[in-house]
Amino acid sequence: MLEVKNLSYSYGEHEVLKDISFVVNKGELCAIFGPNGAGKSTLFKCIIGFLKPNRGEIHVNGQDITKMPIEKIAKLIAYVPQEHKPPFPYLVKEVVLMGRTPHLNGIFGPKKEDVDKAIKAMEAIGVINLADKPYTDLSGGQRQLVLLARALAQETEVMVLDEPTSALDFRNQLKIWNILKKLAKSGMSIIVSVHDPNLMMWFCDKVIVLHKKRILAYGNPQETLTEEVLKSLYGDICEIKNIDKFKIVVPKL
Ligand SMILES: Nc1ncnc2c1ncn2[C@@H]1O[C@H](COP(=O)(O)OP(=O)(O)OP(=O)(O)O)[C@@H](O)[C@H]1O
Repeated sequence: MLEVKNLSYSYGEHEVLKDISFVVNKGELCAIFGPNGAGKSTLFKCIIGFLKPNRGEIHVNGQDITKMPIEKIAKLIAYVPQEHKPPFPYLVKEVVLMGRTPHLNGIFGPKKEDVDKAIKAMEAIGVINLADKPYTDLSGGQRQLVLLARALAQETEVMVLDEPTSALDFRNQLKIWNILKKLAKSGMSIIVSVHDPNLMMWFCDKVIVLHKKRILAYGNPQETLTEEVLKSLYGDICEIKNIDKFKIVVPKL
């Protein structure tokens, strides 16, 4: 379980997050939703220990991780960044194996068990056919899939993903959202930033709407993402329709 309590963060004088509190339970796929610049990536960087919050606490299974060294946090939380350009042409299988780094023992390097876990993760995400290719030769969408396999190989209880499907074609988007849903159901706590309100409403169990430094709305996506909330975020540009069991956000034309 991931719990954020009264978190605030400023870049120098520029306050970006103020008094943010929420819980992502085991088994939940939780979205962070908010306009460009709302502070989603900043919140994620605080959660994974890249940035130290000015105030507040972050707990994983009741343990405060705010003062934990980043190597220890990496055993608890896997992070899939928005984009990642490595300086060397590592092979895809090497990039995925890096997900095992927090579990390795000193100088001995990866064991067969670690290699097997990396292979399993590549198979689950459907990138095993790319295993021997240089990561730097992949398309943006293929790189996103590889980073997801790397996070899966990390075997953490919490996964944090920054717009993981932004570069993917529609089939791969649905595939990844279904995988994330399945991973959450298997007992993980997953928090994911997303700009598409429809994907968010179709797949997520919970949403945190960030706006003007604070949480504007929080809860079940179907009930939380109202036309009023959308209007506060974007102005009067869209409305919500019901089609079968789905709610769909459509533009006002
Ligand atoms: N390193 C930094 N130094 C100073 N200000 C920053 C830094 N990184 C981000 N900011 C500012 O913090 C605010 C939040 O940025 P952040 O990247 O967290 O937003 P976001 O919600 O992830 O945006 P997007 O949807 O565009 O990815 C923005 O105003 C941004 O300009």
